[in-house]
Amino acid sequence: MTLRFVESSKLPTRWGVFDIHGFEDTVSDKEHVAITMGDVADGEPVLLRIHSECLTGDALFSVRCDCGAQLEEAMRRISADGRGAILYLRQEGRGIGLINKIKAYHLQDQGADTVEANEKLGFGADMRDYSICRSMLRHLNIGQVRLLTNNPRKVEALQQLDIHVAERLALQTGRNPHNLYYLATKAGKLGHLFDEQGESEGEN
Ligand SMILES: Nc1nc2c(ncn2[C@@H]2O[C@H](COP(=O)(O)OP(=O)(O)OP(=O)(O)O)[C@@H](O)[C@H]2O)c(=O)[nH]1
Ligand SMILES: [Zn+2]
Repeated sequence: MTLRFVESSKLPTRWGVFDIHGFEDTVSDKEHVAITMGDVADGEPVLLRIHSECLTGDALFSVRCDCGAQLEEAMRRISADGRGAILYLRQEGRGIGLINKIKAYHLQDQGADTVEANEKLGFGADMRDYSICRSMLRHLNIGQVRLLTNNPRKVEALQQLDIHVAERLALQTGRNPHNLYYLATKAGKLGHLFDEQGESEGEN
């Protein structure tokens, strides 16, 4: 196993007090975190978000994508339930890294869509690897999840890791004039499932 748990602490947030758990990947040298609220180790399915790092959306308030809004909504829903977890994976830019994502954005400024831009740079459309989720979930004693995602690939990836996905819950939020084309490409080329009814608050 390449993932090593290091330490946990309290993490007070705008949505209440979470616990944060730090992990080190000894092969890639990346640091990953999970945040949890409530008793996630009781064997019942856990409301779970697997969130891929997006510095621009999560920390710099970019509305070019929907990541920041999704992260906020996931924290809000976990807090409303009083129980849940977010695995925050350091796989920026769907696994190509921050600088390559900026290169991809530059190509998108010139007309490429999000998939074409990755391909022009010599990458696949989605280079993410979810295998570390197994170690993180095992450490947290989570075996069954209710997954907050619009991405069917995440459901398949977890099932392949022997994590039981009891339910998939849509996480549709953050649509705005700057990301309409991006979201349409995710639905058309990457298979994301967007509800015709549009965005909704709370459980779907
Ligand atoms: N390469 C690349 N990565 C992007 C782009 N826009 C967002 N990302 C990254 O995409 C990742 C988020 O993936 P998304 O495809 O938006 O959504 P998802 O996580 O697969 O699906 P959901 O669970 O429904 O949110 C983050 O790592 C972002 O940094 C882009 O235009 N190009
Ligand atoms: Zn993003």
